[in-house]
Amino acid sequence: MTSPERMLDTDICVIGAGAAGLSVAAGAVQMGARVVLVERNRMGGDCLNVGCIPSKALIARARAVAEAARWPELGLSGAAPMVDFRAVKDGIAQVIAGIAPHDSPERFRSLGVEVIEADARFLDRNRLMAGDRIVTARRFVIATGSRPALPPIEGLERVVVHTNETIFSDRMQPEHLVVLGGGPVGVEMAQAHRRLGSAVTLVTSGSLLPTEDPELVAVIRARLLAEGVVVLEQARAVAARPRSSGDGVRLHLAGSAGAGQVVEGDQLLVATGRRPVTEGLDLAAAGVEVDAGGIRVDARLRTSNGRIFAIGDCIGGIDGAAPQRFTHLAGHHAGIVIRQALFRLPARVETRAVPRVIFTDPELARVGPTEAEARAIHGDIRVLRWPFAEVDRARTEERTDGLVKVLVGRRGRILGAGIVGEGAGELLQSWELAIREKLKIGAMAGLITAYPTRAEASKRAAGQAFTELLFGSRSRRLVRLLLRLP
Ligand SMILES: Cc1cc2nc3c(=O)[nH]c(=O)nc-3n(C[C@H](O)[C@H](O)[C@H](O)COP(=O)(O)OP(=O)(O)OC[C@H]3O[C@@H](n4cnc5c(N)ncnc54)[C@H](O)[C@@H]3O)c2cc1C
Ligand SMILES: NC(=O)c1ccc[n+]([C@@H]2O[C@H](COP(=O)([O-])OP(=O)(O)OC[C@H]3O[C@@H](n4cnc5c(N)ncnc54)[C@H](O)[C@@H]3O)[C@@H](O)[C@H]2O)c1
Repeated sequence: MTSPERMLDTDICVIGAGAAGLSVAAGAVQMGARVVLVERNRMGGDCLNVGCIPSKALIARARAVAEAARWPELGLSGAAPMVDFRAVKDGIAQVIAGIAPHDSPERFRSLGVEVIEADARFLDRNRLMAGDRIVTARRFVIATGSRPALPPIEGLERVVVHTNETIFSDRMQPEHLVVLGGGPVGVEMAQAHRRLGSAVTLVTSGSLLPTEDPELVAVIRARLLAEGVVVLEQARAVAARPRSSGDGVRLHLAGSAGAGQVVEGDQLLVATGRRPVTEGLDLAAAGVEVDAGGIRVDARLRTSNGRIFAIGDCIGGIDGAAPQRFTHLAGHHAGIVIRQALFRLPARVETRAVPRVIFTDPELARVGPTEAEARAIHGDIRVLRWPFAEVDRARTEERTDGLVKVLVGRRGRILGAGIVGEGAGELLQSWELAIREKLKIGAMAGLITAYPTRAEASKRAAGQAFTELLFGSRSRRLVRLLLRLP
């Protein structure tokens, strides 16, 4: 028989202390629920330790180098900065360490959460084993995240492979980094390493950032090429070997542009997508169904066991969509679960106004569908654009790459917005609000935008919807008529 001290009964038991699990635990405990949180590795999960935070800290350092490279254009002079790669990596570790206390077991215990630092595994539909404790709960929340998916490349096991889990802590600067994968991880890391002085070859089996609008991606591609990143698209890695020197990697490529090519480097970063972490949880015992994309959930994030929710990177796509993996979406999922589990309110995940930002320089940001997706869903749409080259703030800063592109439905409803340019991620929020609140394009066109700001591009793009109405022949006739009146 199980001894009573090993038994733990709670309101909410959360498995995984990444962005998703921490948000549920912090929210629920502060609203008066009893919460158990089980984590087997580092609190903070991928985002803090091997994802968003280290990648954005690396990008910030790389940007500082790129800024200095622009000095001569701006009439400034001075010695180019020397990159001390080890110090750069130490700085990134410090950024992580600075944020870590916020996500730590100590902070969560101080909030009243029972934190168990152990591996979790379901015993049956109602009980979870966590270390030597057996937990029963009114609701379980699975938030076990994702990990890098390595593609089937013959010989890959014979070379040293970096993924996001290892690259940020390697203090050795690559001379030539080969990046496999042209998704967000691949492009962000390729540009940052190039800027810090490494040669970089990016190899990807499809086109660069294949889920984004090609018109916007073209701006990113042009910048990567201008900065000296070698970009090989439609090139799939099929075999890997160490170089003749015995270290590094030689990648043999296939695909319409890659066939017969070989690329070599001293380090290899594989960024070819993610797979959900579900093994070891014994989800079958809990009656939780899983498919290739992840844990199967409905739009309310309920699994096939009505007592168990699943959130964050570990879930598959909802309603047939592809899985989406972002920290802010994990936070949104947490709110959906709290509303249902604590307040018994029905709540569904947002699908229309989910933003995404790729933190290249310039940034690429989007909310709502791409142009192709919007045409497939809505048929007849209007596309409005405004280039940053026509925005005074961008001109004063001599950072004029990119544009705002807005998709508008038949009755003027804003369907989506894509922005590529400096600060695109910050400019996106007004479009998110517009889409969420089902605003029409006139609402954005009518804003007074502070001058000179980059937000002017959003207002000017929206204003394009009214160019014909305001400046066309009918309005000119009307104005002439009115001016003749006494
Ligand atoms: C390089 C990189 C950069 C990124 N940049 C961004 C970005 O800029 N913006 C953005 O929005 N998103 C970004 N992402 C995506 C973001 O990191 C993820 O969407 C987010 O971390 C998902 O959070 P999560 O809580 O679902 O999973 P995780 O952070 O993976 O947390 C899951 C936790 O569960 C624990 N766990 C798993 N199994 C068990 C078990 N059986 N028992 C106990 N504990 C368990 C794990 O140890 C882990 O700590 C990036 C990802 C990468 C790889
Ligand atoms: N800024 C952000 O929000 C941000 C940043 C990084 C990561 N993320 C999240 O992390 C997740 C993972 O990103 P990712 O970039 O690793 O994956 P991804 O799935 O977005 O892209 C992987 C790329 O690898 C390519 N690929 C696959 N197999 C290949 C092969 N054998 N040879 C060459 N290329 C191959 C694919 O064509 C694809 O373009 C994404 O879901 C993303 O949402 C978000």
